[in-house]
Amino acid sequence: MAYQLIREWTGIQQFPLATRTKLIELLGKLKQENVNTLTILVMGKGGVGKSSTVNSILGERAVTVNAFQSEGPRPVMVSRSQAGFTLNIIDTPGLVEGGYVNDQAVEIIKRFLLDKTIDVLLYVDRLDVYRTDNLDKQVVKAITDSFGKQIWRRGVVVLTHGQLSPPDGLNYEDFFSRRSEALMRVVRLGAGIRKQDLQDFAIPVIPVENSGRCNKNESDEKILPNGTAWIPNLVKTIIDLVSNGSKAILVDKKLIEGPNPNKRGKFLIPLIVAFQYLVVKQIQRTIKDDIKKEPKVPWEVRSANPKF
Ligand SMILES: Nc1nc2c(ncn2[C@@H]2O[C@H](COP(=O)(O)OP(=O)(O)OP(=O)(O)O)[C@@H](O)[C@H]2O)c(=O)[nH]1
Repeated sequence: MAYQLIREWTGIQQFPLATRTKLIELLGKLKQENVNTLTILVMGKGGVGKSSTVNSILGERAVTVNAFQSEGPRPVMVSRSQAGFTLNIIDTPGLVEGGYVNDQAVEIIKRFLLDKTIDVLLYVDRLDVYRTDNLDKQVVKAITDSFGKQIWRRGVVVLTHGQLSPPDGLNYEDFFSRRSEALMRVVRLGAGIRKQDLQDFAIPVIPVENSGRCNKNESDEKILPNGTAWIPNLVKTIIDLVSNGSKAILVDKKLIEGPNPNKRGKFLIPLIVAFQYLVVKQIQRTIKDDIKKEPKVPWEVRSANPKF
């Protein structure tokens, strides 16, 4: 693994006092629970605002932002420390190329993550998109196949361009819930989350606005149309997830080279089916034998012999 330079988190000083105070308080909560490092993996399609979100969280231009989808970049891990706490954020290239999931990009990301522990996954998409399609499902599936379904217990769906004005006279909250419900349906399908597991996989959906023109409140904090100061809101959501009792994901060799983590044990299925078949056959045989051994009642003897 390449040596990662951990720099002092100076970007935190760029936030207005209100935001900074909330962030320091939230990080303090983690330190109280003896958590001194947080590693956040940022994934999604190309051009949705992954790098911009990384920069917004850090309060500095740590990674490059491209107006057009960048070609073939590598994952980057940015590490910042603040009062003994280390924040690692891993920005990754977009997972889609030419309308398909780019398997090569997925492989590069997996190799990059080898021996790292992922505390939280930020799955980034845009709020101002009105449709979901099969490709969204395929992207979620690629992430799930790579790191296992459990990564979604540590997942946040982040929707950029959060400052949009909804069309058709819809109010902001209604528009937001429609978009997030549509996207969550696709995420559940791609991640293979069943109805009965919904409680374990309560994935939060958080709007963000990375634009420099983001509105601000009287404390100079960046806010969304509903008045939420989104940076502390996102960080709080991340920290709540870390404390939800689920496990962080260690990306070891077995995970990235072994069978699809969601299909482990599936090779047993034919054996189980064969076993069930034999058991059923044996039961049927025993029943038939029992019937044969059973003494016949007179009406059965009569119908078997027409003379009676
Ligand atoms: N208005 C607005 N623009 C955004 C927002 N987030 C990102 N952008 C713009 O969207 C474009 C793409 O942003 P990036 O952060 O490079 O997106 P990415 O997902 O990292 O892109 P790739 O690295 O190519 O996969 C840039 O022009 C950003 O300025 C947002 O919340 N609001």
